[in-house]
Amino acid sequence: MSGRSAALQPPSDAVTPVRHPDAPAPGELIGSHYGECFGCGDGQPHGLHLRVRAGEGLGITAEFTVQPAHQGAPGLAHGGVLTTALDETLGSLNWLLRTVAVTGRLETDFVRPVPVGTTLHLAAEVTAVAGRKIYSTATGRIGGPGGPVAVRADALFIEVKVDHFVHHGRQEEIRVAMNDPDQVRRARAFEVNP
Ligand SMILES: CCCCCCCC/C=C\CCCCCCCC(=O)SCCNC(=O)CCNC(=O)[C@H](O)C(C)(C)COP(=O)(O)OP(=O)(O)OC[C@H]1O[C@@H](n2cnc3c(N)ncnc32)[C@H](O)[C@@H]1OP(=O)(O)O
Repeated sequence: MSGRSAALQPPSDAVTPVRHPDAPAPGELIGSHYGECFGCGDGQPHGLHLRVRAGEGLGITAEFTVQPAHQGAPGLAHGGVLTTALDETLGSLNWLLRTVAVTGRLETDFVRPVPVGTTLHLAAEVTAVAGRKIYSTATGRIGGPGGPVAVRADALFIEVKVDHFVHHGRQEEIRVAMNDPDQVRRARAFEVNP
């Protein structure tokens, strides 16, 4: 049983977006957007350490190996952790559009259990854009990039200004992020090149 709710069906005025001319090249590894990010940061010992690569067109691929810290049932990945891997992969699609966006809605189908030690091969693509709404879809396969689907998701991301993070984030982390020259450069790049 699977399917998308009406909120994840692009409206009739949605368009197929174009890859931004300054998007990372196909095959290029897309670095972490924030060192403390649970999905992609190196600073989180039990994080997913997801490695994301730009694909062709509006696609992206990623890998994540399930660690003992990610268990729900004995020896199996927690469903919420798998959803996090899908969320992070889908969030990385923003780099292809050069927009800043946050997850508004995320619907996951859990198709097969994923044992600890398994590498999840993720693939995601943007399917449509309507104003600030970005529609996307992702799969996670086991046994290789062409293996059986274990999880899949559809999502709606909403474009926001960088102010979103500055306004809502806890001040101490914002301050540290502001003092990271690379983060500031990145934030500025988003502001002048939305
Ligand atoms: C110095 C610091 C520098 C920092 C630099 C940072 C760069 C970072 C780069 C990249 C970061 C990416 C991080 C990746 C991590 C993975 C992704 C995540 O997990 S993100 C976290 C989880 N998500 C949230 O925390 C969102 C919480 N929600 C909100 O903040 C708001 O609800 C928000 C922004 C999503 C929408 O609020 P509104 O007031 O701006 O807009 P409204 O009018 O409500 O919605 C706009 C349209 O979207 C639809 N919409 C909104 N939410 C929807 C929903 N849940 N379902 C369906 N439609 C929804 C609405 O119906 C509306 O549609 P109509 O224009 O009227 O057609």
